[in-house]
Amino acid sequence: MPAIQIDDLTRAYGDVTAVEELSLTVAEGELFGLLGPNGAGKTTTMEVLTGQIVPDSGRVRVLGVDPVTEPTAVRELVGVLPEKESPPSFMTPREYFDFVGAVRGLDDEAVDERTDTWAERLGFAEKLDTMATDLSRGQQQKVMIAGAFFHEPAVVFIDEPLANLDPIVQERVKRFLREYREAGNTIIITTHDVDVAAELCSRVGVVHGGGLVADVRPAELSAEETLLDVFLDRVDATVEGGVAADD
Ligand SMILES: Nc1ncnc2c1ncn2[C@@H]1O[C@H](COP(=O)(O)OP(=O)(O)OP(=O)(O)O)[C@@H](O)[C@H]1O
Repeated sequence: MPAIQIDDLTRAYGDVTAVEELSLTVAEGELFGLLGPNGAGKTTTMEVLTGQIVPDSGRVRVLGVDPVTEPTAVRELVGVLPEKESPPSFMTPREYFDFVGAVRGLDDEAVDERTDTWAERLGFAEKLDTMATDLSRGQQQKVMIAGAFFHEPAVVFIDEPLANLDPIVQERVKRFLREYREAGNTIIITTHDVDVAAELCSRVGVVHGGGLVADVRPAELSAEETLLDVFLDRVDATVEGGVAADD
């Protein structure tokens, strides 16, 4: 069974078509990158897959479950770090993990152990009891990454996983993502950073104007054709002329 199956997905906001006839299958165990310029339809696709919005047409499955008819079942299966989210400002990271643990049905011992593991892994142990409003943007991002993986879901969706992180933490997150994938899990990242997609992902789908315009395994690209070359070619852009309007 594929981790993700999307057939002819279309979703509009009023007269703006954000995703149009998008089809894509992601196998279990992939670290898949949804790469595209601003406004390409990445977030909309992710929101349909995670049961946050319903499509206008098309068929979507996450580990065989339909997020349209069974959004609660999908939310139990997956971890999500959406765009622009931060821990509640009035909670400390420790309280936030207690909250995530309660929602995810973890016992106190597991919550304490995972809180310590994540604080150690991403280096925020000294901030565990600091109110989130007093954390830096990068520290908040660390807490949100930990929250998305906290219940060790088989499928995780993350928007721009490395945003706001310093180079040392970026390397730690990359290492963790690779190890998590090697353990058989599936990770879907959305990004407009070509270098991140090329370095991190086993497979990259380039999205533009709401459709899939390339499906690439970065490791199989030659030195003559980098992922940036594919990206610029398929989104019909030049560095001099900027990115073609997609809507
Ligand atoms: N709530 C909304 N109301 C109206 N239009 C929207 C809404 N959300 C997204 N759109 C439009 O849908 C299109 C796709 O947006 P989406 O957020 O899916 O793109 P994206 O690839 O995630 O972009 P970015 O990289 O900038 O986050 C854009 O034209 C955007 O303006």
